Amino acid sequence: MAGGKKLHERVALGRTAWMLADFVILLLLLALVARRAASLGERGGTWLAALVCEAWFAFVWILNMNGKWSPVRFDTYPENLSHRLEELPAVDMFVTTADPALEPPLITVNTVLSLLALDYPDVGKLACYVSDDGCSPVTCYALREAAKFASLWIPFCKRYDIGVRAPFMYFSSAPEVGTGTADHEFLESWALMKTEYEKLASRIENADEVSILRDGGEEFAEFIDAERGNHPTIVKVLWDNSKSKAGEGFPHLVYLSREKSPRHRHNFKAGAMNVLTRVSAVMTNAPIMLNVDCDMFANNPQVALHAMCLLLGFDDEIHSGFVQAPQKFYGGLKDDPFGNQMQVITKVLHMHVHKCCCGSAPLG
Ligand SMILES: O=c1ccn([C@@H]2O[C@H](COP(=O)(O)OP(=O)(O)O[C@H]3O[C@H](CO)[C@@H](O)[C@H](O)[C@H]3O)[C@@H](O)[C@H]2O)c(=O)[nH]1
Ligand SMILES: [Mn+2]
Repeated sequence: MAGGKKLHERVALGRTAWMLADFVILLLLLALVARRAASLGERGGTWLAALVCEAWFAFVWILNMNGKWSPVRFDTYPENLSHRLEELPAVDMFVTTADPALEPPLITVNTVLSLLALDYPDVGKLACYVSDDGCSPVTCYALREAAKFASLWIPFCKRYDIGVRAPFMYFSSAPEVGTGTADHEFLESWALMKTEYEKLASRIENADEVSILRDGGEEFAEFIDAERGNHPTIVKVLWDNSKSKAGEGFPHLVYLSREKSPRHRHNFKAGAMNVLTRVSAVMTNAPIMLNVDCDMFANNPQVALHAMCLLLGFDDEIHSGFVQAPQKFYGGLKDDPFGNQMQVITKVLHMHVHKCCCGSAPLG
């Protein structure tokens, strides 16, 4: 591994017994198909239909075996990045949102706060861009308010090393404390933060488009004549980190609503991601992009560092260009009767491109 301690380890997950069982099932399936094929001549249409179905099942079984044949786990060691902090690349973080009614701005705000609060040696290397296909002044207003709240929330998270930095999730359970003086001080800050978050949430939830456009003045002027599917591009820098001192502040925050015209297809999320890469290219142009949907959040503040262990930790960078954290879900139905949480794919088939020990959680 270039320059010192290893950043990750590839651990094979032993499943010899399962491999054997899979193989036996395959042999039985093949035997069945062979038996059907051998006596096809003597039987009728039902036998043929059974042959086709079973052959298809055997084929799918081969694909299934391939996918889970020799799964591996990647253990990442962000602490070993400490001697190469200087060389860590900049990261542009992209959040897409499309509809303020289906994806409430407060949810997007929580996603953005969890990203702005990520642990990274130099927050000046991080920038967060939010693409709003809803072209909603409420979303823009919510993000502006979030930037104000972030100047309290982020120092709080870093000081007390908070684990989940999406405030709605953090405040959904009681604080973990003992009885010492430090705990007392923490509890006071916790209560203050909770009140501030509740104020933010009610400002956002009570915000309505008409009054923002009426009272918002210059700041929201571009939204006045904008129709959701027909408007020029709107870009707003809601927080510019370049004025903060090194080691302080939080990442840049940029609001973007791309140009829309009824005459052109807008290509949904892919179109939004294209525009995000173009806009970020002229502003911060980071070599690494991080993408989350607006209904997800980073549930581990070190997620960018874990990803760096996988992006930088190979001898040749050609071996790693993409890292995906497995999704964890919350608020879903018990036992996931509709399979929305894709547990089979992640837990049984182990299908991640690179697995690191952290993830993001969409609403169920
Ligand atoms: O015109 C659009 C439509 C959608 N989106 C955004 O795209 C994301 C995903 O859309 P959604 O409808 O929520 O898709 P899901 O099925 O919930 O998400 C799955 O599918 C997405 C698109 O394939 C992936 O990005 C997600 O990671 C995956 O969980 C959301 O942030 C949307 O706001 C836009 O920005 N513009
Ligand atoms: Mn979604």
